[in-house]
Amino acid sequence: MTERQHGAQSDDEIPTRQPVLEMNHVSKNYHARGMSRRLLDNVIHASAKRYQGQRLALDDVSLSLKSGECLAIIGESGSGKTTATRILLGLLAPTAGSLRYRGKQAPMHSTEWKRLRRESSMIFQNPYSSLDPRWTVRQSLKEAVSLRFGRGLDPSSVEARSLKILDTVGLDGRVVIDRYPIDLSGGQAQRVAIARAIIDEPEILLADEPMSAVDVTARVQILHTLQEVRTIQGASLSMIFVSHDIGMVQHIADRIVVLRQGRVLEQGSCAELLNHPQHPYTMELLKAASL
Ligand SMILES: Nc1ncnc2c1ncn2[C@@H]1O[C@H](COP(=O)(O)OP(=O)(O)OP(=O)(O)O)[C@@H](O)[C@H]1O
Repeated sequence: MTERQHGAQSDDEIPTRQPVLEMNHVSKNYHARGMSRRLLDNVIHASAKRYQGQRLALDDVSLSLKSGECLAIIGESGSGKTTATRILLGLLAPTAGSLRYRGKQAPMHSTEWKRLRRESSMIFQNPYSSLDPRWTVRQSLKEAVSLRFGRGLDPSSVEARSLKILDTVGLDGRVVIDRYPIDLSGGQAQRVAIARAIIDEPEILLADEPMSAVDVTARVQILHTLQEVRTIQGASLSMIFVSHDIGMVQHIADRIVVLRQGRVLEQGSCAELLNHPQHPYTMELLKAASL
């Protein structure tokens, strides 16, 4: 596990990078709507994590994504990974705490928040739910290009861009470009979803359990695809990789944050966490690792 993984960067390099996205003392209670401020404060500051039977999905979480790095967020089901990532990309408002993008506060609907929304893309667990079943691969990619660069682009340059991006994710464009999602294997569909997510050159790419809905062979292909995307885009792309599997993330992450029951148990460079885990829960995750 000490061997450096393809795609990951050196421990010396990452600490000097600027944070591009930060979450400071964030808590999230899904049932907070309608509570009085006093009751809400009781929830946020309670040492016990339950209030009237409700659990805080996130409890005072602080973490940052540095420019050009891949940050993995790992934890078991229900640990708060999806909640954390939805808040990080501005899709969900925190109950308490704040989000900063490129050094500026980014509350929902602010200028910085709009910039974050524009400059970030997501890949989800199930590629078939992120691709419109009525559209061919060509239409899906064209739509993504149009959203970013407007509809006035020359069709031949959209086509050339689509074929190039399909090549980047390891697909032969001439074979798949006229197919509908139903005509693609799970691994191919996920690679098309990755192509769609990166074709508009996002600054931040969030991959939420991108391998969990595909078979083992396709998992390896998707991992290689994401490593390749990182290599090609270099420091211009910062990535958040969500997984319950520390074995998988070691092949792509520079740093790892371990979440459990809505709290950060430990975080550090990939090498530190894999070789010197401090928390018994991280040790358990390592024992259960798949790769
Ligand atoms: N919309 C919601 N309303 C109420 N509770 C929610 C909602 N979404 C998540 N939760 C709760 O918040 C906690 C954290 O959920 P979250 O989905 O963030 O965890 P996760 O680590 O992503 O889990 P999984 O790996 O299963 O997707 C869980 O207890 C979950 O039941």
